[in-house]
Amino acid sequence: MVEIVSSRNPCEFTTPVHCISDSTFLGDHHADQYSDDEIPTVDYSLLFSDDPQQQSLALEYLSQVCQEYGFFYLVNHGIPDKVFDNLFEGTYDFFDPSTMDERRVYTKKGPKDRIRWDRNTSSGENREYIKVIAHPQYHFPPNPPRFSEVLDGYYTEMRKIVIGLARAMSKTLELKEDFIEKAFNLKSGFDVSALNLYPPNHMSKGRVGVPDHTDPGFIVTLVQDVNGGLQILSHKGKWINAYIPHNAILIQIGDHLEILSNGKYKSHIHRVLVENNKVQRISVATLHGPSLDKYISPAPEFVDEDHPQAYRGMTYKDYLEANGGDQIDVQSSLDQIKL
Ligand SMILES: O=C(O)CCC(=O)C(=O)O
Ligand SMILES: [Fe+2]
Repeated sequence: MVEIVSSRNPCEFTTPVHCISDSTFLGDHHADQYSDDEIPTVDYSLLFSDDPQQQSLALEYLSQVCQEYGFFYLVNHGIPDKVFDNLFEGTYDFFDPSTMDERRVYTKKGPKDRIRWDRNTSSGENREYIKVIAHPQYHFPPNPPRFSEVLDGYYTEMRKIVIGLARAMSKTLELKEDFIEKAFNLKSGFDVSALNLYPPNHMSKGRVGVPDHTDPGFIVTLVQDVNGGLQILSHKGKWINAYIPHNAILIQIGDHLEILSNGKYKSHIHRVLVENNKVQRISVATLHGPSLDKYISPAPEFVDEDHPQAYRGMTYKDYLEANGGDQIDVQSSLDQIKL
């Protein structure tokens, strides 16, 4: 018996993808129905197992997870715990309240910003964040000392995982292993990372940390120090609370895998609520994108009479700017390109 590490037995994944209209479907994603439904767990190491049967079972499971969820916890990814410890420690030091004035230099100046800082405490958003460009050239703040080294270490490890997932996901789409890497030109992929600090509830104004959104790109990788308020809207219209296992990575499919696969794999709306957080929380969400000049449209392999082209093509750069945002804002424009 081949063991697949999962919060659910993979054999339970028998619900066909098109069966989304069960009684829990709300239609209105603002309806507050929360669920502690478990988010599936994928074992990264099994996707590359030397045992062909084990590997093919793991890929089959990943394929179901991508179609029926679009997000999952990734475990056994091989990134050492120390890399996460350093990342969270460095990020806490960076957000030290006594150095707030130093961070203000990264307040929005214009579209060429390579580092962007902001702090919103309002009923619509409660977080302090810094966004940095992590790839193809990195742009990190010089302080605190050694922080850029820590970030470099983290993003270098994470990119290996992202390339591994691109290969595994290409196979789940029954395409050549390098299909996604080539379609997105990931070698020069444009990665923006948001380091977020959420206040505890007694210091926030209202319940929202980050409002509803989807993220552009191939996938989003997200790590956090403590659980606290991230919710993802499932295809059944339920908000699922994310309880990320210690040092696991939350993977979410981005808008561009949805576009490339003509909607076979979908990006999902998510948000952060801070109303129940007794302590502050840090998250690092990295949007791993195609190269800026890459034109992304549904691949012919996913378009036929039964599946007409559902999205218009656009370069990644144009997509990021289509909402009037800067590249570093990484705003979704999915609604604008749906046909
Ligand atoms: O902090 C989180 O849990 C989510 C952040 C997020 O969605 C983002 O930065 O795009
Ligand atoms: Fe996000």
